[in-house]
Amino acid sequence: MGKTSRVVVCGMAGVGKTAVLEQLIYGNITPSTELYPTIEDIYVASVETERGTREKMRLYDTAGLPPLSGPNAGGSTQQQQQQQQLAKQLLGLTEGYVLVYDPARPESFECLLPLKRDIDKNRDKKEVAVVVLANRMRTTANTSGSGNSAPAPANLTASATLQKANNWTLREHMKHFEVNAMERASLLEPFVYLATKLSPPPNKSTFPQLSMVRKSISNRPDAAS
Ligand SMILES: Nc1nc2c(ncn2[C@@H]2O[C@H](COP(=O)(O)OP(=O)(O)OP(=O)(O)O)[C@@H](O)[C@H]2O)c(=O)[nH]1
Repeated sequence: MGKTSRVVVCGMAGVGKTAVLEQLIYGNITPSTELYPTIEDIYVASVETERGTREKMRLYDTAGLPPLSGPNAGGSTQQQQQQQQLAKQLLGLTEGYVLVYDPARPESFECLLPLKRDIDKNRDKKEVAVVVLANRMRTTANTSGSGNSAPAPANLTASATLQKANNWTLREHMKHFEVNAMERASLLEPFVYLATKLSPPPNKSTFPQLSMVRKSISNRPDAAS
């Protein structure tokens, strides 16, 4: 196992970033687990890739971003913009990103758009791996409660947001996963995918093999016998 990849986990406050990481690494989160807002935490994990190798990741759990606008958005526009930007030193050093949103809260998806632009602006031509996680925190019953089988408004909102996110991730060439932080199994696929992207197979050398070079030299007519 070689280098350790740095991965930043980000998204709006309260979308389940810490729950995702704690569940993935320790498997100790239940719906009654109370988590407190993160300032910054670092987790180290060794994740198996699709090729069966292991990739060591340093996962940075970041403070939640405020919503872009709306009645619950706190602070001035300038302050919001500053908060929307990830710390520049993290952006420059990072090889991977996990962007988390809750499809039932469309504003948490909108938050990811400027974040991705920031990532692109700061990646300095370096390849970065980005995965987007839709963590559906609340599952609403599939009926409006009026006896018919019409989807509840919250489900319609979540479906519309998921559709938007699908289109966006396709356009931006990112992988989009629907997960549930309460179900550890749902978290494995995105992190195995990320680990695989972060450890591409070693390139085949363009130099001829040493044994082939030796052979061609000894085959030359002027080669010493
Ligand atoms: N039922 C349910 N609750 C969840 C889920 N994900 C997170 N929670 C709960 O929602 C609350 C907030 O989750 P966090 O993981 O702290 O969210 P966060 O995005 O890290 O929040 P910040 O640190 O404030 O940015 C916690 O009490 C979690 O237990 C989920 O998928 N389902």
